[in-house]
This record gives sequence, C-alpha cells and structure tokens, in this order.
Amino acid sequence: MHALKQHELSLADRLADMAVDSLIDEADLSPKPALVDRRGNGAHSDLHLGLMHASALSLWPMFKEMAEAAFEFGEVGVPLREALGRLGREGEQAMLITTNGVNTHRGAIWALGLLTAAAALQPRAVTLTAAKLALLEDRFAPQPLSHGAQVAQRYGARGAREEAQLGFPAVMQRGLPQLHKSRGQNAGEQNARLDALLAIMTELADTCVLYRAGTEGLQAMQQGAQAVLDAGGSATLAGRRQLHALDQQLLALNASPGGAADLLAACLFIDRLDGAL
Ligand SMILES: CC(C)(COP(=O)(O)OP(=O)(O)OC[C@H]1O[C@@H](n2cnc3c(N)ncnc32)[C@H](O[C@H]2O[C@H](COP(=O)(O)OP(=O)(O)OP(=O)(O)O)[C@@H](O)[C@H]2O)[C@@H]1O)[C@@H](O)C(=O)NCCC(=O)NCCS
Ligand SMILES: Nc1ncnc2[nH]cnc12
Repeated sequence: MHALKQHELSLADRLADMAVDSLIDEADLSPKPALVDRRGNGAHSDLHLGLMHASALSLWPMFKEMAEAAFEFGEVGVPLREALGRLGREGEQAMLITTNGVNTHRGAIWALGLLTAAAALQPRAVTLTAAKLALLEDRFAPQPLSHGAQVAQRYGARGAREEAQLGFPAVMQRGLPQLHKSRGQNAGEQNARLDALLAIMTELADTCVLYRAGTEGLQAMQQGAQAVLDAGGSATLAGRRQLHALDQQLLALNASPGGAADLLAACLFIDRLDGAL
C-alpha cells in the first residue's frame, strides 16, 4: 500500500477514536443537569449510561469512514457533503439497531461527523471547514418533520443545522473559552468540563428543550446555567448549589438539554484535536 495512504488510514482511526472518546467523556461527565450521567437517567425514561456508551461505540466505523471520505475527496464540495450524508444516515441506522430504536446521538452524528471530516481536510481550520460542509445541500437528505423542524416552525429557533452552518458559535465563543478559563483557575478537569457545558447552555436554542418544555424550559436552562457560572462555577460550593437547583428545575420541566450535551462532545473533540496538533 502507498505510504501516504497508510498514514491517512491511521489518521482516520485516530480521528474516529477522538470522536468516540469525546462522546464517552460527555456521557460520563457528572453531575450534568437533567442529562444521562453516572448518577442516572436524568429526564429520560428510555436512556441509561450503558446505552450511551454502546451507542457511541457503534458510531466508530461511521466516523472512520467519514474521515476516509474526506481524504478521498480531498476538498469541500457537494460530492463529499453527499457522501457524509449517506454515511450519517447509515450511522444513524447502526445507532438505532444498537439502542433498539432510541435516539441517543442524532445531533452528535451531525456535529461530530462534520467536524471529523473537517479535521481530516483542514485540522487547523476545523469549524470553518465544517461550516462550509454544512452549508452545502445534500440532494438525498430526507426532510422529515423532526422535533427540531417542528420547534423551528413554532418558535423560529436556530437548531442543529444552523449551529453548524455558523461554525459552532456555542462551542467556539462559549464552551471552549470557558473550558480554558476554568482549567486556568484550577477548577479540576471534570468541573472545567461541567462549566463548558453550562457556558454552552447559557445561549443555545436547544431544540430538545424547546420541544419538551417550550420557551419556559429554554429560559430556565439558559438563566440557570448562567447562575451557576455567576456563582463561581461548578468547582465552588455556591456554584454546586446552583447546579443542584438547575438539575431539579429542569427535571421538573422534563427539559433535557441533549443538544447542549452534543455540543459539549464537539467542544471536547476540538480540544483533543488542538492538543494533538
Ligand atoms: C440536520 C440534522 C441535524 C437534523 O436536524 P433537525 O433539527 O431537523 O432534527 P432533530 O431530529 O431534531 O435533530 C437535531 C438534534 O441535534 C441536537 N440539537 C438540538 N438543538 C441543537 C442546537 N441548537 N445545536 C446543535 N445541536 C442541537 C439534538 O440532539 C440530541 O438530542 C437527541 C434527542 O432528541 P429527540 O429525539 O428530540 O429527544 P427526546 O425529546 O428525548 O425524544 P422523545 O423521547 O420525546 O421521543 C439526542 O440524540 C441528542 O443527540 C437534536 O435531536 C441532521 O441530524 C440530519 O440531517 N440528519 C439526517 C442524517 C444525515 O444526513 N446526517 C448527516 C451527517 S453529516
Ligand atoms: N448525556 C446525555 N443525556 C441525554 N441526552 C443526550 N444526548 C447526548 N448526550 C446526552
């Protein structure tokens, strides 16, 4: 085999490892408000931590194939976008078989799929490259009346598609800077990751929350997350009290911030990639 190709294949393996590790780190991170974590199922009756792990692992071949497709096409364009769409739909089927039909990682397939392909193409301009891919039309994409599409209609919310098309502002302007800031304050890695999740939650129009709990739920998520950070973050006693109150409030509203969780995984992926460059 050609030496460069061999190198590319091992890089595809590494990118798939990074994507899956980021999903597993996100799932394990505790205590996350109303989400599945080591403590329990959050606001979900059909999810648990083992299922999140199994789902993440089932996506490894998809991420690898997405990176390989990026190497093969070699540039941002409709052929690569459509190949990623096909791989994403196949990955979603693998996920649904693994989880017995439960949607564990649909948003993560989208965000991390684009970022994995972008990292294979342009490791130093990942979010910009992912945004360019997200802006291209996939002629074969079905147009289902998804939860995201329904709340986009009802509230005019900017959902997962737009977040990617804008270059992941919730990650680049909120999550990643907060991760670095909290690490710099010696918050400890788990607290720094919790703070990054909270920072993402302060501004995101999470369509999972909107679908389940409307604008009341979205406001509770955004304001409650800001209150934790204002109190000093999850490493402080005052911040922990606010975090507990946010958990209780979101559980009472059945408002699971699944979109924010996916974007935390995206944030951890970009952080890992930065560390590997
Ligand atoms: C373009 C797509 C992203 C589809 O987007 P759309 O908004 O139309 O569809 P949804 O099915 O609603 O999926 C979007 C998922 O993205 C996450 N998300 C939500 N808000 C945001 C946001 N503002 N920014 C980024 N990401 C966001 C979220 O995923 C998480 O929630 C999932 C659980 O959701 P749901 O099933 O609604 O959950 P429940 O309330 O629990 O359901 P019930 O129990 O009540 O039934 C969980 O999976 C998390 O991942 C949104 O769900 C893209 O997905 C697409 O086009 N897909 C088709 C395949 C494809 O072409 N892929 C391309 C690969 S590159
Ligand atoms: N930890 C989590 N809990 C619930 N939904 C999620 N979607 C992605 N990660 C999640």
